[in-house]
Amino acid sequence: DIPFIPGPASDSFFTGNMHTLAAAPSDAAAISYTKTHGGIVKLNGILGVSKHVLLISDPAALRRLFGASTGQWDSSSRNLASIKSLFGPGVSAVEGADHIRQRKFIVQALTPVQTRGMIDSVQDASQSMRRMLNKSCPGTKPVQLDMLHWARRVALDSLTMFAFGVSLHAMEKPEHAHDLLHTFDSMLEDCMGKTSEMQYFLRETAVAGIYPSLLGIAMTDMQFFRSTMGTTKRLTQFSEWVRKEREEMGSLGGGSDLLSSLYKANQAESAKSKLADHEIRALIGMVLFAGHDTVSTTLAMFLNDMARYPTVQQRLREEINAKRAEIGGDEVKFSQDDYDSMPYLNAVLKESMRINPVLGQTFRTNRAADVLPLSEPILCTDGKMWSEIAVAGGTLVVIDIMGSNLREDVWGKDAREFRAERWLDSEEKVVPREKTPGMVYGSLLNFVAGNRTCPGWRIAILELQSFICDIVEGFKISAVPGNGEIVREFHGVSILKVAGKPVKGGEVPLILEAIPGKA
Ligand code: HEM
Repeated sequence: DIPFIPGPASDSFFTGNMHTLAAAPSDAAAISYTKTHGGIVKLNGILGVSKHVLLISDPAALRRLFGASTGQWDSSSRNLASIKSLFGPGVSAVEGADHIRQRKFIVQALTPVQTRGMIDSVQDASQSMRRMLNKSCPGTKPVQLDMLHWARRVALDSLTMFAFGVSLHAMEKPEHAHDLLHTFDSMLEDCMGKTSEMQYFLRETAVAGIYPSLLGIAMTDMQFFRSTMGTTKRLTQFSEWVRKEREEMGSLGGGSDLLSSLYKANQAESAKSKLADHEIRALIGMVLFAGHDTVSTTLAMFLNDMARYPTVQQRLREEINAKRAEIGGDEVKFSQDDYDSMPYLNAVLKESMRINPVLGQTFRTNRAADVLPLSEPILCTDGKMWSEIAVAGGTLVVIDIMGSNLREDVWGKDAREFRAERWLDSEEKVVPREKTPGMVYGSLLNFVAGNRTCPGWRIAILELQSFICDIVEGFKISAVPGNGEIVREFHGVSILKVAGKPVKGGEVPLILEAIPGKA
């Protein structure tokens, strides 16, 4: 039973260990709890919301949790409520039959075949970024740039094209996309994660419905209230703009983008399964959120890793140059198969994502009591060894993505080190299947698993492959001398900041130098 599971002492009467977990940079608290107590840790919850919370990275427990029948374990009610207040009833905000129905449309629109059809949109955005970076780095003069800012722009252009078939031109004309680019920065910071302990406590109790939520939040935290309202308004405007643009273009339903596929599939559905207009609007906002900062943060963190490990960067550049020569030079575009057949590119990408997951943790609750098996027995505080744990219905679980990606029994003694070579063997050899809870990409938990597995993982990897090839082929990347390391702050999605010099919205300053004849 949960009371006997080992875990840290409470840090606070009001927030137990939960504020520490949310506020510590780069998942430091979760890493330390897991290191001390193992793959299943009992945390103290928030007063009046949940007494105990489980932090889980044990592969057997996660396998059960992700593999359980649909609806047994699902997103926590806190997650569902806060996402709904921002985006409306889109796929991530609904559960049960509504979730299955909405998710089916997104999954159908992002199959391997559909994703391959989106490559032109991705590469156009990527090429445009390369041209703009080139303008910013004249000659071979090293220039300091905020690569998080550039990553956000390229991810926004790519996403709006492959998902909605409209271009925002955030790359060439950032002022056009200014509003959207800033919506998420402020929304993430003001509505999710890091804040003072008391505000965090009031927010969490309000979202849990302990007092009327928006009214309660408005009374305690004006910034949260304004930002939530502002985000919802801008996303609604964006969804309406997309629909109008596409209707004017006369192409809604006729393109290779996600919205067209979704629209076509919806027309063929029975009245009972169809998506209603307000659901499509919520889905547009949801996809915009889910597919933008996740990709840009992963890219910026990857580029930071390239600056930290110059020999890795150089070896990667040599592989890209060799592939370029093989396909016939600069005029030819890489295909999806070209990207997939660069072993070092994919090894470095997986290693960077393993060490720096953009979501270090996410939340689940069980709708009914369950028993979680453990991969190895643990000594509980009742003095007994237990190899499975009974979990009462309604228990809040923190899925420890970071902990899972760093487990020594899965990844080896050097699990905390950046070592891309580990991926150069076959994946099955690197991480035996039976040691993982059924992930979709490289045995990593970054896209989670089970009924809420990220449906956008294939297109996200294609985008990252394309953006990385364009930047690393054209520019040498190095760290800014004297700058602190980059830390991840948890705001639902991570925001990247320079340690000791945090700026709102985050930044990843790096030095870029154009490679003659390549940029
Ligand atoms: C590196 C990039 C990405 C990462 C790391 C990532 C990660 C995730 C994770 C962890 C979840 C599950 C969250 C949870 O249940 O707690 C998720 C859900 C989702 N993602 Fe992604 N994602 C990425 C890119 C994308 C892209 C490009 C798209 C859109 C094309 C997308 C669309 C979605 C949607 C719609 C959901 C909700 C699924 C559901 O609730 O059933 N994601 N993503």
